[in-house]
Amino acid sequence: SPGHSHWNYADQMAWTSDFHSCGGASQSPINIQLSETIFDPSLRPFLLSGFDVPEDEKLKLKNNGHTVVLDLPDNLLIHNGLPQEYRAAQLHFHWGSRGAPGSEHSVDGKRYSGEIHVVHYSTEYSTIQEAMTQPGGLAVLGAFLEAGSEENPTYEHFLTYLPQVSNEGQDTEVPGFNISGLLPGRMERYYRYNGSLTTPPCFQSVNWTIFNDTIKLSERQISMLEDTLHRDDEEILQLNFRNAQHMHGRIILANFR
Ligand SMILES: NS(=O)(=O)c1c(F)c(F)c(SCCc2ccc(C(=O)O)cc2)c(F)c1NC1CCCCCCC1
Ligand SMILES: [Zn+2]
Repeated sequence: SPGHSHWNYADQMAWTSDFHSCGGASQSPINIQLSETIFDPSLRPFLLSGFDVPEDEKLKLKNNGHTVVLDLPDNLLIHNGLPQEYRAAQLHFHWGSRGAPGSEHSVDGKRYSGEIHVVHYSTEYSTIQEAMTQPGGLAVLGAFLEAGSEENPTYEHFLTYLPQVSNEGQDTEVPGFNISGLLPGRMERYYRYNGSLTTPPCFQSVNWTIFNDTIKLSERQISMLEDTLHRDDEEILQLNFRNAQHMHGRIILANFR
């Protein structure tokens, strides 16, 4: 998208000069300080529908120079865990480099190896472009990636296609699979706060959910994410996370003690 791609993660302070929302008081990501979270038992588990995409449906996987994005069909819906119904648009990742973690959110100062974001927009709007300018227009489900002892078979569904999108601007087709398998096994426990896109234009329209349970990938799978993708200038695409932003008095809810 024009004008959005000249920024970079090395000079995040410069974002605000071109994208004023980036200097706002409800920015993301944040550090989740557990002592500051407030218990809210009214936050219910999510109901996902349409997430098991048949394999004859092809999904576009694209390297846009800042992350790798999997476009989602328009029949994936979530509700219950949110005040209204939201439609999935795309999912993408943030990661580090060999030996350096790259999640965007952190918990009591701990940064994880990586983070998945499943981006949704309210079904009150017909397009994400319209929704992303409205408060509560977007809902992003975030979960942490950690290295474990086992291969994650669901992640293998798209990791094997990363070499085909190793350069900025490249895209390829991935057969459909069960997208909910990219999220933690248990999704009942989560944190909730109001924030923003973590990339320019940084619109403050995101209802954030960060799951308590993490996603386990093998070391090899984490390394695939860290070592395969490049930006236009042949630079390797790594450490694509924004620094933690100030809370400015915002509260973080947790639906579990
Ligand atoms: N964490 S996040 O959700 O804020 C986020 C990032 F941190 C991101 F870094 C990104 S990628 C950067 C924005 C971008 C650049 C180019 C293109 C393209 O050429 O198609 C598309 C997008 C990225 F795409 C997103 N999510 C997008 C934000 C862009 C505008 C709304 C579209 C869906 C959400
Ligand atoms: Zn993101």
